[in-house]
Amino acid sequence: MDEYIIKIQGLNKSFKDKIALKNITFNVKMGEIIGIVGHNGAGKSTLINTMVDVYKPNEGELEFIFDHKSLYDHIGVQMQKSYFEGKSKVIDICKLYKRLTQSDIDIDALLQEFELINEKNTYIKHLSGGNLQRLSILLTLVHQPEVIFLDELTTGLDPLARRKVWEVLKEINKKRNVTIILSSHFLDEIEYLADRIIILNKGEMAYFGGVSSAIDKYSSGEKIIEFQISDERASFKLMKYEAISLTDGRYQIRTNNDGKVLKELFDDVGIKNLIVKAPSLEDVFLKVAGYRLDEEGRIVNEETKCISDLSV
Ligand SMILES: Nc1ncnc2c1ncn2[C@@H]1O[C@H](COP(=O)(O)OP(=O)(O)OP(=O)(O)O)[C@@H](O)[C@H]1O
Repeated sequence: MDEYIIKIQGLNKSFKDKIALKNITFNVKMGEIIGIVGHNGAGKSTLINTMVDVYKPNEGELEFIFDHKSLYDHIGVQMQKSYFEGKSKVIDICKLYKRLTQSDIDIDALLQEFELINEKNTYIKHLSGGNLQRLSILLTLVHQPEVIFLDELTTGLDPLARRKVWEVLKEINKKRNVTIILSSHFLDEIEYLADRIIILNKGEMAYFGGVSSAIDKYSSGEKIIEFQISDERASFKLMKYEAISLTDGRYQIRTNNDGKVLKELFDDVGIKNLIVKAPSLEDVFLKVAGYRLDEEGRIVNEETKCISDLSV
């Protein structure tokens, strides 16, 4: 039987008359990676802050497998921004955390694991963004917690640095069986890392479950056919397709009847560089949050028809 490390039931959180979280209910299994996604202001940080006792919920139950009074002995938290004294060296900060938490962890082994051993004597102010982020995750582990919370894991990092953070997290999750709860704006990150995801939409939990189940649930057998056309003069023949968009010279048609559409495209239009794929987590997210891509690939709010600057 699955052992739950955290159980959350009917959680509500408001700031004066602003409802930030509404009726949030989910469980976290031991050793799981849970990803929280949502548009700006959806409630991701509020959910994490409420789980780690920074905010008190207005209503609801929040139960940990361990005694709530010693919560901070069992959890590690990395908030959206980490500030460390720039004039300290990496090793000084690590030792300070070790002393403060009375941990017996082997700091060198931890630095090795995080590929930071060569930065041991580097001043914090000279660390790259990626290394600083890895250090801040490392520090959440010094007191050997069972659960770590990471808010906006890789915002501001370049693609390579992001990947390195992902690998470190996978590794510590596997090797140390640390349960990880993370929020992110990057759906590829969540798709890669998370066992289960929470999609927040305006403070409500629009979805909780596995990534592939989310895709199955919301795509209902839909396929995306992506292609270029051999002769642009034939483009008028594509006008009969409703769910079509054009981005960077590539057409996309969304359909529940890919066999029929593919035959038409081959027979009547003439296509090249074809890809047929299932919708991604990003497509699911847009659907759940009430957005779609217009024919030029821009994000449009279904309700207001406004083009959005929504960043996910
Ligand atoms: N301390 C606070 N006081 C008042 N309102 C707050 C506070 N913290 C959050 N809110 C409001 O609660 C809602 C949820 O905010 P939250 O920061 O949790 O969203 P988020 O999904 O983390 O957003 P982002 O992706 O922009 O960081 C927003 O409307 C926000 O303005």
